[in-house]
Amino acid sequence: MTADATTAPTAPTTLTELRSWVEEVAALAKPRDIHWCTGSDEEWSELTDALVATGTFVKLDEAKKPNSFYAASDPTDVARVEDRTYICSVDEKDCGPTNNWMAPAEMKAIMRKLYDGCMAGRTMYVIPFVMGHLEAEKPMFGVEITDSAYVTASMRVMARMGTHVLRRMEELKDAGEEVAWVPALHSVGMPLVEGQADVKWPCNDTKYIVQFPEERMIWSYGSGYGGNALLGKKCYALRIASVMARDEGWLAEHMLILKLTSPQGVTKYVAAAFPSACGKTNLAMLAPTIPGWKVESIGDDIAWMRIGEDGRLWAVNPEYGFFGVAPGTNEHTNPNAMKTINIGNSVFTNVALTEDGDVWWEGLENPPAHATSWKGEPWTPESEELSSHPNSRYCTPIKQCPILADEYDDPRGVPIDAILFGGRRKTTIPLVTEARDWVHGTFMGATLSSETTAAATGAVGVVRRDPMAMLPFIGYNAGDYFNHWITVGKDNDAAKLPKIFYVNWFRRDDEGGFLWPGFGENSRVLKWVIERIDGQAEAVETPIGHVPTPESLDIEGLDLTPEQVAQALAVDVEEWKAEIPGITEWFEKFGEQLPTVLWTELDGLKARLDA
Ligand SMILES: Nc1nc2c(ncn2[C@@H]2O[C@H](COP(=O)(O)OP(=O)(O)OP(=O)(O)O)[C@@H](O)[C@H]2O)c(=O)[nH]1
Ligand SMILES: O=C([O-])CC(=O)C(=O)O
Ligand SMILES: [Mn+2]
Repeated sequence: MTADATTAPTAPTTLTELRSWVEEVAALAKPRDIHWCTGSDEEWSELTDALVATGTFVKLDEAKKPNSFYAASDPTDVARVEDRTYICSVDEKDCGPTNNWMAPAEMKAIMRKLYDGCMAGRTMYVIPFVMGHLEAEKPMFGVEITDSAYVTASMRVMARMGTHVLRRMEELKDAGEEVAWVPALHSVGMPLVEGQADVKWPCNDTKYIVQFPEERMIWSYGSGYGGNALLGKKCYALRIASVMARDEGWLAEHMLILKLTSPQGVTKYVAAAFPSACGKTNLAMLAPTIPGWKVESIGDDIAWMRIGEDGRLWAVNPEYGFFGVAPGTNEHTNPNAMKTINIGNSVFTNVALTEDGDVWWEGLENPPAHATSWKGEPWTPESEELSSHPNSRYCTPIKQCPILADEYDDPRGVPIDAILFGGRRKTTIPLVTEARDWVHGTFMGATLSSETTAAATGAVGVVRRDPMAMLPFIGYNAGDYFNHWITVGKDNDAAKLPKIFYVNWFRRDDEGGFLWPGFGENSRVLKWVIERIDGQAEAVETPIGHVPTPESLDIEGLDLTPEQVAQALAVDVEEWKAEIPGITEWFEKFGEQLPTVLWTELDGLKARLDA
């Protein structure tokens, strides 16, 4: 199964370009050996055994979490590093003002030095994978090379990978088709000299997460954390795919996809973009509190959307697992996530390890009397420190989700009826607002703002613009990205495109408490959205869009006073006027690149607020 680095010609594939890339990387990174991943159960066992042996993994109790593992990262390697993330487009202008840029040749020179010998003493894993369906009209292949067994095991959960993918690539090539694949190179950046013992979580203080958009190529160095290292996810399915989408006329978005069925049996599909750690996974697996309504999941993080032959916008989830925020997840907030992880086959990173071989995190029921914190320290409920990092994660197979919609397996995806944009804002933004039309909806998305979270390193709780929840994930000039959204609206039949809404589950009252109970109760908002689409629910026209009349929102059985509901829905003209300078400054960043229709939208908003 493993071969000496110098014997790469034994590579189990006829894809010559892939073989030469693997040889080239091996010659540079100088691994101890090369392992071509098959994706088999035996391979999973070997990987997880090896990870247990090095201390990276602790096996959890088989009765509590079958075939599942605990990991604690280096305390400095816990989240995406946005300041170390680069879009190395040929022309700096194509990177735009929201991304870091360096000339591709300059970046490659720096990184080649870092990669030189970086895998010494380690196994180099070659992971053939596909984002989306293998049976898609044009399967979206990738190959990740990594020196991390943790990354390899996690990739098996998060993406369709292994020999069957490689065979499909070969089949297509043999049939004379052009088989494109994204080369994705990853190293933790910690070579081992002869005899040197490994550490639990190898990584490097120097980190680079680099996308080369024209070459459709990814180079990552120094981090083992999810979004930095599982390269099929944010790096490919969002940054590189957004560039492909721009060029080919589709959309690659940071969105969940859910299926909603009414008591009358009418089915709708909703996609929703919220920034990292702002509620996508929770909404995707929502357990409705209103009788007769049913939610099924299709995706919790990424949606690829294309206009179908019928003129509607069809969405697929390119992923194969959930990489969810652990803290706050419990039987009340997300019972379906709990059921998914309790089946097992999961990896938990940076949560607490209990004495009976289970995991725990803040917000979970039944705190243990004693545990080991994510930092490896003894922890009790009296401890001042958190047991789990706020960005601790579970990594679990999507197929285990008890409410997974059958459509998940359909390569065509589902036709989207509504798109929600949402952020985490204590003030100003009402519970739900309906856009007047696609351009207004694009304006809502382009001006979306949210308080920063622990999903990225840096200060938490700072309000920033996060357009379409894609700020860290747009692989090109964000002004061009707005233009692309406008074009999708212009080139297609408005009546068939989804309606756009803006939501905020996080508005606070004067005491700092949430005005809206959220989680399962968000089904009430989904119901209003669907009723608006069907022309049933009432709304009031406000300067910012259509907001529910208090009577139109179903609050039966909800423990909220009419005043609280009114506060959650309020459009405060003064608060909105205070938003304008921030939006203006944001738009000015893009200069010529900003679509003029977005300036027109802003002028209209100002005029309505002044009227
Ligand atoms: N108050 C409130 N909190 C929520 C709600 N939905 C989610 N949260 C909290 O928001 C945090 C993140 O939620 P997730 O659903 O994991 O966020 P996500 O958007 O999937 O995050 P990423 O995986 O980082 O992209 C958790 O701590 C949740 O408990 C809600 O409706 N109301
Ligand atoms: O990318 C990650 O590591 C996790 C995630 O979904 C996000 O941050 O949006
Ligand atoms: Mn995400």
